[in-house]
Amino acid sequence: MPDFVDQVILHVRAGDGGNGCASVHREKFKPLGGPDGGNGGRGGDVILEVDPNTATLLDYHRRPHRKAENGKQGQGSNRDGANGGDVVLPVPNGTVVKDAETGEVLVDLVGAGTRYVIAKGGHGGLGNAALASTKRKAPGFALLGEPGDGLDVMLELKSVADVALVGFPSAGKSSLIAALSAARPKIADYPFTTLIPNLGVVTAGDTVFTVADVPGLIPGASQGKGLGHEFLRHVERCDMLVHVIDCATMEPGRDPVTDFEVIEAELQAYGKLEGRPRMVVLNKADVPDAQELAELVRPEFEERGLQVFTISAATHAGLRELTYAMGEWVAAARAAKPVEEPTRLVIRPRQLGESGFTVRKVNDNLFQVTGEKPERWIRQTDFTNDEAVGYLADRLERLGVEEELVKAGATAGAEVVIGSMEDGYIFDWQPTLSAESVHQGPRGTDSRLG
Ligand SMILES: Nc1nc2c(ncn2[C@@H]2O[C@H](COP(=O)(O)OP(=O)(O)OP(=O)(O)O)[C@@H](O)[C@H]2O)c(=O)[nH]1
Ligand SMILES: [Mg+2]
Repeated sequence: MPDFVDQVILHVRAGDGGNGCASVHREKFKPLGGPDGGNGGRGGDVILEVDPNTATLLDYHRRPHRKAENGKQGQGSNRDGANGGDVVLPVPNGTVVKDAETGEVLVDLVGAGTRYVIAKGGHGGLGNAALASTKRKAPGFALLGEPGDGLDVMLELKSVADVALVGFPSAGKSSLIAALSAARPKIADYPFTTLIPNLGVVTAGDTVFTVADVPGLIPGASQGKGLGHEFLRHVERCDMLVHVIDCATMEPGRDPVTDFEVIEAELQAYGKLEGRPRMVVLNKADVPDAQELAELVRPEFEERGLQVFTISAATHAGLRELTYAMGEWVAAARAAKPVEEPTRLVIRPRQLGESGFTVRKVNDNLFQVTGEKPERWIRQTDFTNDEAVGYLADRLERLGVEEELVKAGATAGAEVVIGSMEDGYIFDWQPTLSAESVHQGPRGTDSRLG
């Protein structure tokens, strides 16, 4: 399992609404009372929230399926079902949310506390008490709860870390991150030990920042050699670069200044990193002669205007000074950045023509009705209950669906699809699609009631 994840597919599912209840008030030795079925509860939402204490998407890599609670069913005696609990998922600042299928950016979450309702819970169904009217005194049905939204999204970290450690393989980048933070990356004396960046959270006084230990860089990386582009893609998303230089290497042709120049040449060939501040860390000062070498080359770096730290990731020598210097950098860089205003609450726009609906003539004998309301009503209807179907027919008529079908040229017996052609609800249309044409027996006398 990787220690670091900057991109993850998340499957979210909001809670379904609870079904409404059909019930009739009863007391001993008294005739049947009025309808008293309660409403179903609302399904919980799935919400993303920017949390300053969350630095990675690792949790979602481990558990990519997240679901909010369903609403509870309504009950007799006018008891409404409880709403389903929301699920709030903490994400790092600068998380970009994309539709996993189309790649379309849904939202760019910036600023602590910014919330985004990614999947909306379904409405609860009304109970028969709420459905009663003068015309329909004792409805023998209730509405079904609606399903909650379900979708797959891609979460992507815009910035990987505040600081990127760059350097040759085996320079001690992973050792340094382990010495600075609680991260425990793999450390070994062969090149390319690190294949995926490790992320460490470092504290320097009041400043908390992240350091990414990226895979080792070799000549030709900018042309894709070694872990080339993959590596550089990560560096690009860090605000600062720290060169980690091995002062104890015995490899021919290598010395601190040459190593630095080779890495710089690769960074330049890659481009896009010119403005990034840099710092130099001379590592392995515990090895005999390495300390002397470090002191020898220090002026060369300082002449180029670079801050230099001689350290040992092994013995932790020099780490305090380094940590505080990095912290100061980070604090200054953050202060220089424009303040990121929390975007407050963002709700995923839904396609609604709220009151509207459209009738489309597919052919002489087939018509399609689409629209938020009619489609929602279909989902709320218990088709095993004739009375509920009758109620649906009344609603459709009142909305004017009937009239529009006539205008579109529908005649008796035509097929009408409500919703999509793939999974919409199909019925044979009768010009006066009143409840009576669909169900048997007078309304309010459903024998299944009670
Ligand atoms: N003596 C000494 N050895 C060190 C020091 N820092 C790292 N090493 C050793 O150097 C080797 C490489 O260390 P890593 O931290 O894995 O190096 P890296 O830069 O992450 O290497 P890649 O992931 O391959 O790019 C290991 O054997 C470490 O124990 C140090 O300060 N002193
Ligand atoms: Mg490493």
